[in-house]
Amino acid sequence: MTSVAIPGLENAPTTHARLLAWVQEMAELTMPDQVVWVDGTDAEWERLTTKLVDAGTFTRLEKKPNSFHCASDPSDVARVEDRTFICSVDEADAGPTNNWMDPGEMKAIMTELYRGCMRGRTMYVIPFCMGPVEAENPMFGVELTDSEYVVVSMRVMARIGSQILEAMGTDRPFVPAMHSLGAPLEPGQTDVPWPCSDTKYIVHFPEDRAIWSYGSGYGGNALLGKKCYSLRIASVMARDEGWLAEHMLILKLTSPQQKTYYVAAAFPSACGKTNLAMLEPTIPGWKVETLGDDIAWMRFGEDGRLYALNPEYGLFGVAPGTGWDTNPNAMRTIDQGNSVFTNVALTDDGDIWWEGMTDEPPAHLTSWKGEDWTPGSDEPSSHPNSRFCTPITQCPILAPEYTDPKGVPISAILFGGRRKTTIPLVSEARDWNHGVFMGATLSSETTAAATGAVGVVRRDPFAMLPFIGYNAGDYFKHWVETGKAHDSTKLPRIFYVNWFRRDEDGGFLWPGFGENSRVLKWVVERLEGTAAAEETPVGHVPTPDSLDVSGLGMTRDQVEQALRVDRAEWQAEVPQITEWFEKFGDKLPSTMWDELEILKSRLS
Ligand SMILES: Nc1nc2c(ncn2[C@@H]2O[C@H](COP(=O)(O)OP(=O)(O)OP(=O)(O)O)[C@@H](O)[C@H]2O)c(=O)[nH]1
Ligand SMILES: O=C([O-])CC(=O)C(=O)O
Ligand SMILES: [Mn+2]
Repeated sequence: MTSVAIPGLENAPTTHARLLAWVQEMAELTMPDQVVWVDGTDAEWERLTTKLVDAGTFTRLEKKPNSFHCASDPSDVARVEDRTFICSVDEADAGPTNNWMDPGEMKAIMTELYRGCMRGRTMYVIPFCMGPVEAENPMFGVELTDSEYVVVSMRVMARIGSQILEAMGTDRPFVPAMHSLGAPLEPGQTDVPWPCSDTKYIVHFPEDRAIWSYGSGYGGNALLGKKCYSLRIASVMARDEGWLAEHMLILKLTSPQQKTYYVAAAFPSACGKTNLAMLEPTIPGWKVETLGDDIAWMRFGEDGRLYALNPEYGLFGVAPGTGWDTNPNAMRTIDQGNSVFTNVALTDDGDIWWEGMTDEPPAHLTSWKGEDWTPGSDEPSSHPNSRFCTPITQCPILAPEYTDPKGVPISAILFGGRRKTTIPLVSEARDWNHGVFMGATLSSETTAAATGAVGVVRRDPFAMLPFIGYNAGDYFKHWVETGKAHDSTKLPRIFYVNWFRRDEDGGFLWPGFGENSRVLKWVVERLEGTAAAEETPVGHVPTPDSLDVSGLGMTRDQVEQALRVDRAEWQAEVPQITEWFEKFGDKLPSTMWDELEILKSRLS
């Protein structure tokens, strides 16, 4: 074998044989100018952010310490679901909701794309760990990337660097996560601020537990510890090992009686997880603390309860709509600095702004596209999927349990979506299987978090449609089996919420944000057996009197509209659910058909 002399390949700071062999193989394929082992230090952050400022990728903010504005290429602003693949050996294992290609065929295509793709650039080796490195089985990964933006963002979003590499020892298993922007530089060619490629592939090899990403620098496509590892690959591990990897926030709720409850909630992308996780209750005596805003790994403890852990280290949150009125704790988190803001607007005095941050927009801004912007401009100043990337440890209401590798015992799971009609503000499942049915039939309007049309209602099962790394029918079965295998009295209770129902004039029926604490209160009172509910065809819905709306200024009619279960609307859902379930053929657990029959008979 001929070995090419690429600086940085020699004298690697590890003797991990499998890692060394893989780095060498990928460096020889992609031909970077050098290989750099990421150590995760402040000095390295300083060096990389300075390089990004010099390259015109970052603008250092005057008004926030150690923070940066970044504008992506306008074509590279969101997850690309149509370019995301699950390359299982058997096509049936990818199922009807994923794109599939034969792994050998995909590797052949991507090997040609990767060949020489890092010319003129640096290959960074980022050792990372999802969840605490003190865990019994630390969940290691190593990302190779030619993007400084990715290195800097990964340092915020995951535990990375020398300590992780050290903990990997000489032979600990890790998920190899290969990433390239797909934009090699010829000698003398000047770089652009946001290199990327028109050809994009976000690929998962579930049997190999490996990730190959090409062509995009955007968060969910490029920060491979997040969606690719912690959801798509981890969901496969979870299926095989009897746990759950979910697109869920985790919060701690303390009642006025000082009782504590842990709640997990799955809402699709850009449907309110970050906001609920950091909620400031409007009702007296209640307290919320944050554990996670996007991903929950859940395993059963010896006591038979389901424990949830947030594998991430940062927040990659939707910027627009985040303001002092709606999410003050997110504002306090980013105000401490150490953050990267992508595709938001820049103020004239060196700060960032986006729609919804303040009531009054500044008189002049530089838009995310780098154009002059005034309140009279036709387009928003910030991309609807612009994001803040900020350390979770800066969150002023971070729960101390965040660092506990054991996780926290979950009492309630909420499913939710963005629906203008049909879905009531809150309902409670009759039992676990009914809750699984709620998850499996969850529907939501599409958002700007993924490329494609916005506002189209689609099924987004468990808010995991783009993230289930295997056959979704098998995934539903895994949820059903999970319920069967454990003591039903200790399982979390399941609820379905919708903050986004509209009135006839198109306005939100429910004020949302901090007022969602009223729904959390009802959930807790259901757990404690004190809140009344009406049994409806879709589950237990609060009686108007059992939901605390004191001081809200809503009329009784408005509250009833928010809670209403309309038979005609639900009858219209039935054929959609039937069509959805038929996609899965034999893979759909029969209990899901049973639940649909129950719904139908209760509706008639
Ligand atoms: N009307 C209304 N809007 C909300 C509410 N909660 C969140 N939003 C808005 O919904 C958008 C997305 O909210 P996030 O909390 O960032 O969504 P997320 O689920 O964390 O999204 P991802 O990071 O994409 O997974 C933001 O613009 C919020 O302002 C609510 O209760 N009511
Ligand atoms: O993946 C991303 O880039 C952001 C995110 O949380 C989502 O889309 O659900
Ligand atoms: Mn998400």
